[in-house]
Amino acid sequence: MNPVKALEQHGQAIWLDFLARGFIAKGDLTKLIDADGVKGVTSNPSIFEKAIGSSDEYDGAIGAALAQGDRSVGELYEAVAVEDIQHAADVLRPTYDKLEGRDGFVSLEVSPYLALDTKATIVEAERLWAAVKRENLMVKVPATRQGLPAIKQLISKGISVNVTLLFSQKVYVEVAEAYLSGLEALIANGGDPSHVASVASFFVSRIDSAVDKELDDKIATANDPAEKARLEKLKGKIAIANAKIAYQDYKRLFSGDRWKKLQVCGAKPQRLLWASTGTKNKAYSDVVYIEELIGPDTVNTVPPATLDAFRDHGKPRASLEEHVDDARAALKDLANVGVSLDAITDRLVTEAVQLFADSFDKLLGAVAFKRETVLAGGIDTQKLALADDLAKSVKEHGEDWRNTGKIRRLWDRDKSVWTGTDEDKWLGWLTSAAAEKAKLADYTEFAKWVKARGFTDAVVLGMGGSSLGPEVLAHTFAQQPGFPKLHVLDSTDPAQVRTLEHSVTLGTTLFIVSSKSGGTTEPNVMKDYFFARVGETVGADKAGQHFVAVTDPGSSMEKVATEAKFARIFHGDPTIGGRYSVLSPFGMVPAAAAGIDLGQLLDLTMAMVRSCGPDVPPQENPGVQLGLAMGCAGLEGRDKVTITSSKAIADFGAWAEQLIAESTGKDGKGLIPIDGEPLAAPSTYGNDRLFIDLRTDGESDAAHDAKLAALEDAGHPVVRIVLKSADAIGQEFFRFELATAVAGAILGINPFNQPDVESAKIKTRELTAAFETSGVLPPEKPALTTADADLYTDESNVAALRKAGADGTLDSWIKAHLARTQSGDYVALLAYIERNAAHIDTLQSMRLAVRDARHLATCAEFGPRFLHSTGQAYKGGPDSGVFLQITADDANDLAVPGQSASFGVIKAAQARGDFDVLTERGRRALRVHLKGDLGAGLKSLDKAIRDALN
Ligand SMILES: O=P(O)(O)OC[C@H]1O[C@](O)(CO)[C@@H](O)[C@@H]1O
Ligand SMILES: O=C[C@H](O)[C@H](O)COP(=O)(O)O
Repeated sequence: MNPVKALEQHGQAIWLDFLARGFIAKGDLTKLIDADGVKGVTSNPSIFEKAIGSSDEYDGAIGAALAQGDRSVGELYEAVAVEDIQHAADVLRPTYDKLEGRDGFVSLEVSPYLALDTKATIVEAERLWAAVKRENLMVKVPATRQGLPAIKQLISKGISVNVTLLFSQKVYVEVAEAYLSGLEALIANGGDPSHVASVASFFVSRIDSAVDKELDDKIATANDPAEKARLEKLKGKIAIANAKIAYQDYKRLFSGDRWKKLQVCGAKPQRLLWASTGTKNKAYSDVVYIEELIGPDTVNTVPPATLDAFRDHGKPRASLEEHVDDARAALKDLANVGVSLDAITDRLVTEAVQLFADSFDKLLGAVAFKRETVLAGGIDTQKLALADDLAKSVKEHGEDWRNTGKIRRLWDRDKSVWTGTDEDKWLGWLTSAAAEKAKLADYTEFAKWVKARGFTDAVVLGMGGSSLGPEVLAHTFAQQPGFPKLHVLDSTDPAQVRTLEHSVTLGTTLFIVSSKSGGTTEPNVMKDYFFARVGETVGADKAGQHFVAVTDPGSSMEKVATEAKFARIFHGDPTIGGRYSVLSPFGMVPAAAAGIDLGQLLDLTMAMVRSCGPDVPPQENPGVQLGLAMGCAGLEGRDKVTITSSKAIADFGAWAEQLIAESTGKDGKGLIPIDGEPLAAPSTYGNDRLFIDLRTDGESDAAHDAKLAALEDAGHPVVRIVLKSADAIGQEFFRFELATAVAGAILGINPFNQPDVESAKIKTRELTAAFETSGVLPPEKPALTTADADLYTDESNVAALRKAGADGTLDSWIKAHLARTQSGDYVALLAYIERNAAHIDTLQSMRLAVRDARHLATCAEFGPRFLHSTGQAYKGGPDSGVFLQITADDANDLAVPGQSASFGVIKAAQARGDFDVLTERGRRALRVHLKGDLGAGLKSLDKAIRDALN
């Protein structure tokens, strides 16, 4: 007789510890049921990893699942795993029916990530039970401390459980207790226990592997031959001895009065199942863990090779109750030789959880890869070209992130991923794209209203996070037919306010006043100004109908907007900081007003959100990969994140700049984003750069690509991101948000606060308050006055500059200032002037002159805009900045209705507040105040810089 089949006569059921799609589809499982009497199937994360991850057998199924709609990697895995389990359950169903529910089960394990979480295990087990929808399913739950209450709870709800990762007799007793008390609770609630089944999966071979190793260590150091022989005798004996004693416990636990009470209600005993019965040590018989453990009412689940071996040469006999005393003696002797089985079994549980988590990581990584392949047309690509050291560091940090489940913890909003301060309160952006999708109908209504009103222009009045995202949208998307043109105003420069005013038709303009806090000066004064101007144009009572507000609930701006009868007030999410808010109402309201297809934008975005999900391990997770590259580059001094964006998405860098600088630049650490520097030859740069290049598919620029390739060849780290189209910009918003959060964790800072911006705001407030009472800003004393300019800085900078040769000319001061730069520094031009094409060009030319002559990174920024962006890093980040602040007389100031401080005064106070904080922080800073004609002043400054560099 077939030895496998013969096990039936001993009351033991043989199950198959294996599963794969083709194996079931081709009828191989059916054959084993028919020929060998196989009565069940078990799976585990390693089994699925081998099945799904190491073959192309599932590509079709994954493709078919995705054809019904994109989904997260975890959901995708579950979809195919559930199908496999259903197929196996259906093949085993006749066995289940024939044996009246006493056998014919298939097991599916809950995620190993949840092994230490009772509540999550229960939720997942219930979900899997409902998803598989098969009576002959057993959900596998580990016998960890946290798993035990989950087991009881699930049994009490009538869910059949295969208790897994069981190694110790002591824990086995607790497992049986969980089952019995679960059944009692079920009955007490009127449930029918006859529909519930359970097995306790006692792991065998792993125990021998672990015990043998300790015995071998002792044998190696033992001197006495008798002692060596005693140790040798125990090898390969303990796992079976342990199992035999557990079986004695089983007989006791499922025989007394307590059990009989349950039995009369129809309860089935929780059978012991021998798991881990494939022989690991080649020196032992390949069927030893079947042959020695045969007994009534037990199960043995075996891998295919062990099944084949037993069929070939197995010798069944009723072995389980043989030599039970010897088994006890062996266990005692093990203790006597100083090996603690308890310690080993405890360790084995921990290791087993980690091993399955490792397999699950691999499995989800493989599914993520397959998903990306199937969706190749829909997900932006990213390639990292990192030199060896950086690549190694990224790999090591990635492995640490994987091992410690950090990406899942991040998504679980665990603040200990960062500094443990209050980061958990600032993670709303993780789910904001999905949340915004749910509001599509409202946005569509709003867009309809905007269109119907015939607005020609829509102007966002806001700063930083409230303006830079909308600005990217305004630049990236063409004006939509029938919808207004989208503009952004983020300045207190009088000339810039006027230019904006002249570029729109006030009577047909919609103003979107955006401020999360509601208390930011700029949006408030811009609103006051334009509200009055619109009132003058359309009538004061109708002005409100030209305004909407986006602000967090309860802000002062909400109050103002309500009183002024704004057409709409949209609420932001208080758990999202400004720079992470583009995929929230702060980006979506302007986008809707401009008629951008939000459904498409968010759908495209969601593909990246899923790619960066908690279930995608670091290696395959594009956001984590970018963040690790940024963070690790920062740790090795490559802290100038140089962003180049192609024409179609040219404004992206201005948004990313705020995100990276304000998030990471603090506590003397951080990354300095460099936006707007065109690429140059490798010799132009120091060793402090990380290049991130973004372009859309279809755009090509051979000269730019050649420069990038040369940088890579020269050993600079280069990240290349290719967007499927400009419409996919939302994917980059999300990728960069996640990457910045990850980089923040690597750098060891809180990426969600901006302490140094607040300091500058306080100084500015003090200065404007002084103006409101006295009518002038407090006087200041220039370090030098010339016909064209006044120079200001604090005493310590003055002393340093004089020592470096600053004397009676502008040129000498600029020269002394630039002479203070060292390799690894950056030079930032901070100009409080109108941000227009001509001024952008002028600053560009100055910065590039510095870069090319000094091989330094450069920034060209406009105030007060940058105060709400890179300003944080300049003040709070690494002390590697050399700052040249540029201020000027305003040719024509502009009054702010209702207050004495004009736009010009506010701008001047902002510049001074900014500068004071820079010098207070000991930064190398010099302020040049240009007098008279601005164009001429900028020219003489440009000349001074060039002369200084020569
Ligand atoms: O939306 P709010 O509250 O007006 O803030 C605008 C910007 O100001 C900052 O708080 C910095 O000053 C940024 O973080 C923010 O994006
Ligand atoms: O339920 C089955 C177990 O997951 C399996 O038997 C473990 O076997 P292993 O120790 O060979 O990995």
